[in-house]
Amino acid sequence: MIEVRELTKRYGRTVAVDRLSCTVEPGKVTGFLGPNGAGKTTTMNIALGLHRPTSGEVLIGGRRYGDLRQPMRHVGALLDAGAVHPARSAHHHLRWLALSNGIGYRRVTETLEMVGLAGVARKKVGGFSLGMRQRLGVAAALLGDPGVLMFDEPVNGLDPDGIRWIRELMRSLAAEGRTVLLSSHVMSELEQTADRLVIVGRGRLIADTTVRELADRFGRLEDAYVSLTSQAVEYPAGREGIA
Ligand SMILES: Nc1ncnc2c1ncn2[C@@H]1O[C@H](COP(=O)(O)OP(=O)(O)OP(=O)(O)O)[C@@H](O)[C@H]1O
Repeated sequence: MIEVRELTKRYGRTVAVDRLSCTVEPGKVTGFLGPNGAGKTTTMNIALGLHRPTSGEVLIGGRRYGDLRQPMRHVGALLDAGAVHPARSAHHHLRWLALSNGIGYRRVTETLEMVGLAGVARKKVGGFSLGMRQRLGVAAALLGDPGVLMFDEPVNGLDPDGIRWIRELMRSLAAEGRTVLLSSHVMSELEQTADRLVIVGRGRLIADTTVRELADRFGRLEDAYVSLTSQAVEYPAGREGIA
């Protein structure tokens, strides 16, 4: 479970996250949805101990990230799939991560097979396509067999096969009882995958609901999303000076 409690993050005068509270439950895919700049990445970065909150907290399985012993066994994340040394092989990258986190060698082979990279495991990551890098990022997230997974815009740049693969993976991870948080700024990416939706705008909670509830209330989900977030878009269409 992920618990976000009264979370606020300011960068200078920018309020990236504004007293956000929500609970992300196990056994479900929860979509974390909001326009650009809504505070999704910031919230995830704080959950993963990469940024410090101004106030409030995020708990993973009841503990702050900094208090987790062997964090990769509790939480895995795909944030920036490009952040891998290009001269390293996929296998080398994962083995290094495993070693530094007390994870056994067998799990490296296992995760490479799970994400379909076993055949290119010894090739340099520099030659990987975006889809292959995403798969490697997912393998790294799964390495510690964690109960909580966070994926920041995981389908960005993927082809239809890759998109289907990642959707099915999310669903199967949730079916195994894991907590799966999946961020996106596009409703259509989430409507087939997510059970619950946490919708944010300008750092604030706009809705904490289910896909079904939203569909019942608004009909088309995309309409629901546009209507709910219309006040929270940084650069609304038609504003002067913006094409
Ligand atoms: N390191 C930083 N320094 C200053 N401002 C930041 C920093 N990180 C984020 N921000 C600002 O905080 C706000 C929230 O950004 P964040 O990246 O969390 O939003 P997001 O919902 O993930 O958006 P996107 O969908 O575009 O990734 C934005 O206004 C952004 O410009």
